[in-house]
Amino acid sequence: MPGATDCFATPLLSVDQARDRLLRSVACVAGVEMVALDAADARILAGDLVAAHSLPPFAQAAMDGYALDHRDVAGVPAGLVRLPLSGRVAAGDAPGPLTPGTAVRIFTGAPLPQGADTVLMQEDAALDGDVLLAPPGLAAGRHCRAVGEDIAAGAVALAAGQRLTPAAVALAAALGEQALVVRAPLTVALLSTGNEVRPAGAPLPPGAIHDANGPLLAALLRRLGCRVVRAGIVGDSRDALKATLSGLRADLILSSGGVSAGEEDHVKAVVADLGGIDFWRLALKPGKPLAFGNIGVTPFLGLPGNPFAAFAAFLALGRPLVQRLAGETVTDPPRITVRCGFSHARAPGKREYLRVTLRQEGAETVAHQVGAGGSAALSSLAQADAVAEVEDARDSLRPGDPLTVIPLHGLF
Ligand SMILES: Nc1nc2c(c(=O)[nH]1)N[C@H]1C(S)=C(S)[C@@H](COP(=O)(O)OP(=O)(O)OC[C@H]3O[C@@H](n4cnc5c(N)ncnc54)[C@H](O)[C@@H]3O)O[C@H]1N2
Ligand code: MOO
Repeated sequence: MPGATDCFATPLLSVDQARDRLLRSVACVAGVEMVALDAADARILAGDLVAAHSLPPFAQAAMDGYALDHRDVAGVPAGLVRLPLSGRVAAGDAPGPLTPGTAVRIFTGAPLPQGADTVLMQEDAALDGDVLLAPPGLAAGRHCRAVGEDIAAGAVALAAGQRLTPAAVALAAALGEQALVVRAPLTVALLSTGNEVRPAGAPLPPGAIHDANGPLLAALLRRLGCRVVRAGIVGDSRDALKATLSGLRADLILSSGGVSAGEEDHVKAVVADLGGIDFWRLALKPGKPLAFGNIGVTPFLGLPGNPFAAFAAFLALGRPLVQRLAGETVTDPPRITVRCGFSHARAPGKREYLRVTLRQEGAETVAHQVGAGGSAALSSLAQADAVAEVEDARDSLRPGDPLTVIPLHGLF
């Protein structure tokens, strides 16, 4: 039937379909290594970290004051209860049990003597010589930290696949860990393609441009924790591409440019020769001409040449692909709903990303489009602090419409 096998008649793969397909076809390939806690921030935890002891490890005072047994002050309807002071416990001490009917002076972080279960804050306390005058109405357990109220021994403190943060490192330290088993960095070979593309600093002959995608993608990959191997800039020649692509040793090969439909676009054909193409072209604007496949056993992602198209395609598919290969839990970027502050005409059928900046206007957060549009424009990407995500079925946007945005800060 004419047209039945024509790729232009085939509905484009949606971003979600492509993402599922891609994630089904790859698994974690990153090895593991042990790193000292001081080097663990931003690394990916390779296995669950189980709490070796509870936090806090012992019952302790949460305020400076006086520790007592609540039964000694319970049920007293009015008036002060007199409790002789029988000791003093500072942080780091190892006190004996509380003498019944007495209180002890105690400081924040100090262990509660056995038999004490409540702390009277010093601001609420009065003393008559060596006797504490406890007011009525003191709640049982007040100003005490119970064993394991933060985390219990044996519980999973940090989950495999999570990217460690300063707080996660602090938790591991508090649990007594000196080193953590993390994923070795993913090695990503990165190349830019195009006869017109020159490295930064090189003179530009007529018709040439400087390579923006290489530095863009290298920086994004490094922010995801990858080790980037720069495979340089390769011209629009099948032989040159084949020679470069077949010689790369990496966990992932990423390219930009040369994946659309013109006769100067050779990437897809060369990858098909060296391995295979799993899918090509997405219902994504910009970023439609994207190819995913393999070169030998190495996954390959070919991003479009236009810089914002490369960024959008990396956001949609590159990020989850890297996360999966690197052993990181694949996370959807957090999305928030804000007010649309602009008009935008569009034809439904593709997911669209727009570069926006977010402004607080009264009680509302409003997204405004920034700078020049067009998938080749970089200044607007550099200014954007979020991308608006316009779903496939939605038609034109108007000011005041609810709009889904993905804040970029902290995403990479
Ligand atoms: N007939 C068609 N033409 C085009 C289609 C299509 O479907 N049919 N798709 C368009 C779309 S959408 C995009 S995006 C581009 C992407 O095509 P390629 O991936 O083949 O990219 P190139 O043609 O190599 O380059 C496109 C554009 O980007 C510039 N570029 C390339 N590499 C870099 C780099 N490293 N740094 C900065 N800029 C780069 C390049 O000079 C071109 O201007 O194709 C449309 N055409
Ligand atoms: O990916 Mo292209 O225009 O959609 O830049």
